[in-house]
Amino acid sequence: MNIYYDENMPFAAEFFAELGTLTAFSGRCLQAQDISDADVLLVRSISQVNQALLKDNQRLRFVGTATIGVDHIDQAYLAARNIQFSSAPGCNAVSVAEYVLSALVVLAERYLFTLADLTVGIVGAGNTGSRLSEKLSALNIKHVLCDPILAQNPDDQRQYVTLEQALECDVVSLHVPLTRAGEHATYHLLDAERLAKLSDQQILINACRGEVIDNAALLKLKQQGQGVKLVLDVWEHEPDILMPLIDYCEISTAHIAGYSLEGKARGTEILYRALCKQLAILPNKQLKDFLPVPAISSVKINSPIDELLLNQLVKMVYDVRRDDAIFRQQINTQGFDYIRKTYPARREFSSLSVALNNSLNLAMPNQLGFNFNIQ
Ligand SMILES: NC(=O)c1ccc[n+]([C@@H]2O[C@H](COP(=O)([O-])OP(=O)(O)OC[C@H]3O[C@@H](n4cnc5c(N)ncnc54)[C@H](O)[C@@H]3O)[C@@H](O)[C@H]2O)c1
Ligand SMILES: O=C(O)[C@H](O)[C@H](O)COP(=O)(O)O
Repeated sequence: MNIYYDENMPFAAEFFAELGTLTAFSGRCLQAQDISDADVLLVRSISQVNQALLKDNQRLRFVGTATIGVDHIDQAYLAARNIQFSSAPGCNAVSVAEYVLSALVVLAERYLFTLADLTVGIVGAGNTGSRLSEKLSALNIKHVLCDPILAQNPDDQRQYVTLEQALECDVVSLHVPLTRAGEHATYHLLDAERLAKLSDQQILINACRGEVIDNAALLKLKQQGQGVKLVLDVWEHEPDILMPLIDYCEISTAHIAGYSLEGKARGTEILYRALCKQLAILPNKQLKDFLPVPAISSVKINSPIDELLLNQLVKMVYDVRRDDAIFRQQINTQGFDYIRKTYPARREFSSLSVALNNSLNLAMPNQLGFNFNIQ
């Protein structure tokens, strides 16, 4: 069985070598002739999987994307050809939530505000939005959810607000899929009219898909003095992004919000399990056997935990300023994809054991994700 996989898929060889002959490819320039003899194709979001890519292949049985987003996959075409498909729902949701939290911690320090005074509007309350909601709850940060699709689900007991209400919050964080049609289409959800209503007291974070914000409209408004503070991880037309927008960002990164090692590798593991299921074999490998020991695995806290201390912990595991600096330094010389391909290993909060002094700390903010324990 010939298995072709994106070279930017951690532990692909460890998971898949037993199942077939492996060939790695570079995702952005993948072409039909490269995969004409593939039985299994494993991609990431930078490969468009459609009729044009698969036209020379008559034997493909399985396509997997090690990502949450599926806007690069023509699922109707795969179904019409009876090719099995799997994505990796939720694989890097924790990573995205930790990116947003790190950005908020950095901005709180930069502008001297207290996170607990903020209200965050989470637009899209699926996996990434929900993980963010849990972490904000752990920090007592007020937040509201906007998700008109989940709001219609009688089994979902959460309270929802309208988009216009979410856009009035101190922080607006976008967590929707890119959809171009239908009642709840998200393409240019934040158009010129909605963007114009945001004020310099607000923070707008986009770590979902660039096309959810009309980037040209945003740039025009910024050039006219629009003050909203921007955190952009995703951009329209990646990798050829609207470069002048970078200078207007508080934090700008190269679509790496979901790039924790755990997040990327969970995507590989989910596809391994899906392929095993398709082949009717029992999976015998798991991610925890491959993840390296983190550089810092434990710390001890000797004072009561407060916001400042938690902010310190967040930055210790992931400080988004590093990614912002790399982006600004390398985007002109190396380009967008290079920054992503050479992304250094970044671990999730759960990689850090935090020992607390029992006599000082009664409540542990477990939902934040650190591995708290009492000593
Ligand atoms: N920057 C990154 O590295 C990164 C990482 C992971 C995911 N993403 C992107 O984020 C998106 C969301 O991820 P997720 O795991 O939360 O997906 P998900 O499918 O679990 O949740 C998305 C939620 O958005 C809701 N939604 C859809 N249209 C909406 C609208 N018009 N208004 C409000 N809510 C709407 C859906 O009902 C759903 O609950 C992915 O589709 C992907 O494109 C980006
Ligand atoms: O949809 C996702 O899961 C994320 O956007 C993911 O991090 C994209 O990474 P890529 O596939 O482009 O490497």
